[in-house]
Amino acid sequence: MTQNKTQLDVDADGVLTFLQITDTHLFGKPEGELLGVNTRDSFLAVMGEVAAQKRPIQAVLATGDISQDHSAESYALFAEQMQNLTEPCFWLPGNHDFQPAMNAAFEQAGIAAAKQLVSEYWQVILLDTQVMGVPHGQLSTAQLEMLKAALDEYPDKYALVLLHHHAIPAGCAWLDQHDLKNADELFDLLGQYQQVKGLLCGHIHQEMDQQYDQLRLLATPSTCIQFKPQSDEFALDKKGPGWRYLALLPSGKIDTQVHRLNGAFYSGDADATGY
Ligand SMILES: Nc1ncnc2c1ncn2[C@@H]1O[C@@H]2COP(=O)(O)O[C@H]2[C@H]1O
Ligand SMILES: [Fe+2]
Repeated sequence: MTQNKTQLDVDADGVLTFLQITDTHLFGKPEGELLGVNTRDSFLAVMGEVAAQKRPIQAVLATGDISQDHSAESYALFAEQMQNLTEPCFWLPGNHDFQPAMNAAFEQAGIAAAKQLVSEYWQVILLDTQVMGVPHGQLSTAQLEMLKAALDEYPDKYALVLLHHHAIPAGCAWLDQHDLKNADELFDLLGQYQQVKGLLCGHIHQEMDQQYDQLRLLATPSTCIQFKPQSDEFALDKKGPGWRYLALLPSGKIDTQVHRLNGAFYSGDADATGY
């Protein structure tokens, strides 16, 4: 049993629908830019498009790297946008996040700290893979124990596990050095629980959708800069900022789509070599 658990209602068809927003890399100052992209502008443009889509959701899932500069103001900006929505937001930290400021800002904004979302047919578990000060990720013993306890608690509910870092290579050598270092421990644990249907992450600033044994491994583009897929050297992609909808069905199936803005406006410095 995790200390932070909340119930979520399904829709009339028994479906649990989420919006995933990730890797916003916000700054405290409105003019903050990451490799030539104003990350506040691109985030607000994504949220504007989400509002226009009027897609019914039960909650927002924010999967890390919300701030680029650790500032309280950057988290307050994110929280403000979440408060404009009627649905709750649940979140986990990325390697760039500063958890004391993140916790304080989200608590002040009334954004829940729950890391175990329980519904009629599914549960969603949010993990912390941050290793302070470095880009790669690691699941602590406590995080693995929390995961195991949540899966033991609801053997009859399907499960989707969320984390910031990718657990299998994305195909970019420069980026795959910053993956989840103990992915094997995670897969060993998940292999004991047939009810787990997938992993969902951010971090790689590109889309991933791969089957790995019984698990569907999903990653979602950033709301700001995009990384060029299958590139061993650091390179930006011209694709636009993105977000993902997920529908968790009573059958255990995951329906999901990535949406993107037109890449022309937020493609960043083509010759950037990193940050
Ligand atoms: N040129 C680079 N080579 C290796 N790592 C990089 C480079 N540029 C950025 N990074 C790191 O790789 C990380 C991947 O995405 P993040 O936004 O987590 O933060 C990034 C940086 O910490
Ligand atoms: Fe990251």
